[in-house]
Amino acid sequence: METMAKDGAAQEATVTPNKDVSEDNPKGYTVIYVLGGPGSGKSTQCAKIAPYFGFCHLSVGDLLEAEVETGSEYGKMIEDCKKEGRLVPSDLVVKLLQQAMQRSQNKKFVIDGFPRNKENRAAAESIMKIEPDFVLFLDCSEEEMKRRLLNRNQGRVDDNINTIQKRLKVYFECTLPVINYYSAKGKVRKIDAERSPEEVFEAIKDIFFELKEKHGRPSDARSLSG
Ligand SMILES: Nc1ncnc2c1ncn2[C@@H]1O[C@H](COP(=O)(O)OP(=O)(O)O)[C@@H](O)[C@H]1O
Ligand SMILES: O=c1ccn([C@@H]2O[C@H](COP(=O)(O)OP(=O)(O)O)[C@@H](O)[C@H]2O)c(=O)[nH]1
Repeated sequence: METMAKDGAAQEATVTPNKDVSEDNPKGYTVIYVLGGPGSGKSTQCAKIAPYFGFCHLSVGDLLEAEVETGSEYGKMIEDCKKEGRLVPSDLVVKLLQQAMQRSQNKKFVIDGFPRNKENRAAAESIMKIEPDFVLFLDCSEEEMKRRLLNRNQGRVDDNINTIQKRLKVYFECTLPVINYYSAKGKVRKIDAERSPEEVFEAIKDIFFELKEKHGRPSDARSLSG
């Protein structure tokens, strides 16, 4: 099991500057949601994005796993949801995310695998007051996602064909509408995720460089020029 919050040891040349604090965004957070079906490569790409751009990688799947390991009262319910490919109730997921964000020294978050349904999204907006800067959508075919999950070999209880089918159903029925919601707001950056991890990351880098320009400091020549 990887650690749940992976703070990027940012490289000087690529780190994205912090946002200024404002009324809409009192904590000055930068938030990127990374969405896509199970096995589309969310964790693989977030593990590359975080150190390269100086973001904290928060995986809701990992936060839930860590909650189980603490022996918490929610442990059995979380494990049952995972085995059956169902989603954990939003209030718990949001609580875990909020705690992880508060504990982080970082203000820039790449949130992996959340929000997965309308209820998650509404809770993020109303409880956490989070609006993502953009949503990175890793677009991958069903056949390829199944193939990857069946070869993942991490001993996960949910990487069997039965549970994979259920997770895919949740993805198509509940998560795709969330992606469409953000798409209508012009916030989705779609990436062809069916290429090699390196090629996918190259495409993602271009999108993050755009964000870096947007948040560039006034002394940054590129932001001054437009
Ligand atoms: N671009 C890719 N090409 C081939 N295999 C990949 C690619 N990205 C991820 N994988 C592999 O597919 C599996 C699922 O990737 P992962 O990042 O865990 O997906 P997710 O977090 O979206 O469920 C892993 O075994 C990973 O090594
Ligand atoms: O916002 C979330 C994210 C994850 N999960 C649960 O955690 C499991 C594993 O999620 P993860 O992101 O690790 O894996 P993926 O299905 O994307 O491969 C899911 O099937 C859900 O049961 C959830 O309920 N809400």
